[in-house]
Amino acid sequence: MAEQLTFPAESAAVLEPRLPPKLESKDASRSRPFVTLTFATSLDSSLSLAPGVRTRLSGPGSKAMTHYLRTRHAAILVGVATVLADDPALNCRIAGASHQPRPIIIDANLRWTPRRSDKVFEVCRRGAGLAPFVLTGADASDLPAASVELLHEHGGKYIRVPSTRSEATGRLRFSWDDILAALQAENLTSVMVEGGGQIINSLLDPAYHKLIDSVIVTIAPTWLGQGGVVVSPERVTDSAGVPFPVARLSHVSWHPFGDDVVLCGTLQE
Ligand SMILES: NC(=O)c1ccc[n+]([C@@H]2O[C@H](COP(=O)([O-])OP(=O)(O)OC[C@H]3O[C@@H](n4cnc5c(N)ncnc54)[C@H](O)[C@@H]3O)[C@@H](O)[C@H]2O)c1
Ligand SMILES: Nc1nc(=O)c(N)c(NC[C@H](O)[C@H](O)[C@H](O)COP(=O)(O)O)[nH]1
Repeated sequence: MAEQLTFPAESAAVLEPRLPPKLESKDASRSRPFVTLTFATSLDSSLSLAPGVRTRLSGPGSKAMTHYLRTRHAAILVGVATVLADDPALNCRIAGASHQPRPIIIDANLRWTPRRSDKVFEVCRRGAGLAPFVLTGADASDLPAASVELLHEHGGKYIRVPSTRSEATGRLRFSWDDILAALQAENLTSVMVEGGGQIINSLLDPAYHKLIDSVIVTIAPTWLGQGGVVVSPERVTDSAGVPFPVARLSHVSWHPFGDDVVLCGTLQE
C-alpha cells in the first residue's frame, strides 16, 4: 500500500507566512521562482550517515510537514548524488494532495542513467507524481537516446543550462541564477531545494543569499557522528583573511513536531 501522510490544517496555517504564494494565484511580477531551502539535519549538521546512504532523520510529524511543503511548491530540486543514493520518489504523499511538485534533478555531468524501475517513474505511472526535468550541461547530441526517450515517455525531459568547467575537478557547474532562470522559463514559480549537502552548501554561498526567500530546517535530536554528509558552506574571510559567519537567519521561529523541531527563518534583511 502506498504511504499516506496527514498534515493538520493548524500546522499548515503556522507555516503559511513562510511559503510561496498559492500556486493558483499567478503572480506575474516575479522575475524568478520563490526559493525555499529545506532539509532535515542532525545535531552535528549531518544530512545522512555517509555519502550514498539514505538516513531517516525526521519523525512522522516533521516528515508530513516536508510533504506539505512539496504540495505547496511548483518544483522540488535535488542533486544527482541524492538520486543515486536514495532512489527518491520526489512526490507528495499526503492523502488527497491537490498538487504534485515537478522534480528537478541537477545532473550537470550526466551521472544518472534513468531506469524504468526508478521510483520517480513508478509513482509517475501511478499518477502519484510527475516525471523529472533533468538540468544538464551536456549538449543535446551527447544525451543518451534511451534516457531521453524514457524521460519523454513519462512527461519529463533534459534541459540544457549554461555551465562552466571547474578547474579543480574538471566537472561542469551551474550558477544558481542560471538554474532559477531555467525553472522560470518552464513556468515553475516556486521551488523547494531539498539537498543534498553539495547542493545546499553551494546555494548558501553569500552570492546567492538574495535568491533564497525562505529557510525551513527540520532538526532531529540525534548525532550521526563523523563522516556524514554535512551542511557547512565554504568559509568566507575579510580582506585580512579573518573568517566571519557565512550566513545567519533572521525573522526566526521554532515549531516543535513530535521529537523534532522545525526552524524557519530568512536570509534577507
Ligand atoms: N536530510 C536531508 O534532508 C537530505 C536531503 C537530501 C539528500 N540527503 C542525503 O544527502 C546525500 C547526498 O548529498 P551529496 O552532498 O552527496 O550530493 P548532492 O545530492 O548535493 O549532489 C551532488 C552533486 O550535485 C551536483 N551539483 C551540486 N551543486 C552543483 C552546481 N552548483 N552545479 C552543477 N552541479 C551541481 C554535482 O554533480 C554534485 O556531484 C545522500 O546521502 C542523501 O540521502 C539528505
Ligand atoms: N525531511 C527529510 N527527513 C529525513 O529524515 C530525510 N532523510 C530527508 N531526506 C530527503 C532526501 O534524502 C531526499 O530529498 C530524498 O531523496 C527524497 O526521497 P523521497 O522523495 O521521500 O522518496 N528529508
